[in-house]
Amino acid sequence: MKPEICIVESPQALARAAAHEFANRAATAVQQKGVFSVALAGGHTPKALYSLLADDAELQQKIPWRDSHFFWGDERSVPPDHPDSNFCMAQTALLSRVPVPAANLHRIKGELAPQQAATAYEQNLAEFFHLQPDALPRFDLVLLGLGADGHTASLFPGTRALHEQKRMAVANWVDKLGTGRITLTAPVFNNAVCVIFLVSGSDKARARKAVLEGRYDPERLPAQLIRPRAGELKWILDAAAAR
Ligand SMILES: O=C(O)[C@H](O)[C@@H](O)[C@H](O)[C@H](O)COP(=O)(O)O
Repeated sequence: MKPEICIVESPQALARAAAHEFANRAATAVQQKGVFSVALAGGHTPKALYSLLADDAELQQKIPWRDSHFFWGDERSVPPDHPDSNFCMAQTALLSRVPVPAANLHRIKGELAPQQAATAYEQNLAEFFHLQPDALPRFDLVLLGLGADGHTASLFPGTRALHEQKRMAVANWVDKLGTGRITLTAPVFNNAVCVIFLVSGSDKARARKAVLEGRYDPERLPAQLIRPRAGELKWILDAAAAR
């Protein structure tokens, strides 16, 4: 399925467009099945969305917080109160400012050894989604950012996690950063109802163009792995990233 590309003028307009998508999908999922599940991304661009959701009273009214369950697409190998933590970022920007029950926050336990954190997260996913062995969770919404090197979540170029086809979450050593990460795998992202990339800034224009228009080379451009089998794929870009 070809991705839907939405180009807006500015990072602020990107956050607003993403916030409306988020609110509509959350409300629809809860109306249809009583629950909404979302995997959050780290990074500045997703953070602008979270801050807007926390600041905009009208949007907040639309979102059924009590029936919304928050997961993360990836996490750094740090405790939840560490400034590098994706959980900490979302908690500070949004989740501590809206009436979402603590039990609905399914963080990756970055304080554990990466492999342990990945296994614990898989257990959480299996419980929440009532998964049979070898089944995959189907998120209502996955938010993803794009790195200037073509990475997404913690699926970095040339790393082992790119080839994972069975596990839901894995530890992933990232040589270029000299650090371990924990990440959901491509099969999980590709099992989602809807995946939305949020990409802003001129520093992302090259990677965006290579991922969307270049030769298929996921080892070098991991974001190309993300093609939902039975779901929507949407890219929301600001003008700078779309250039
Ligand atoms: O853990 C992370 O860092 C994110 O999951 C990562 O994949 C991020 O989404 C991109 O690097 C884009 O980040 P920016 O929007 O800050 O450029």
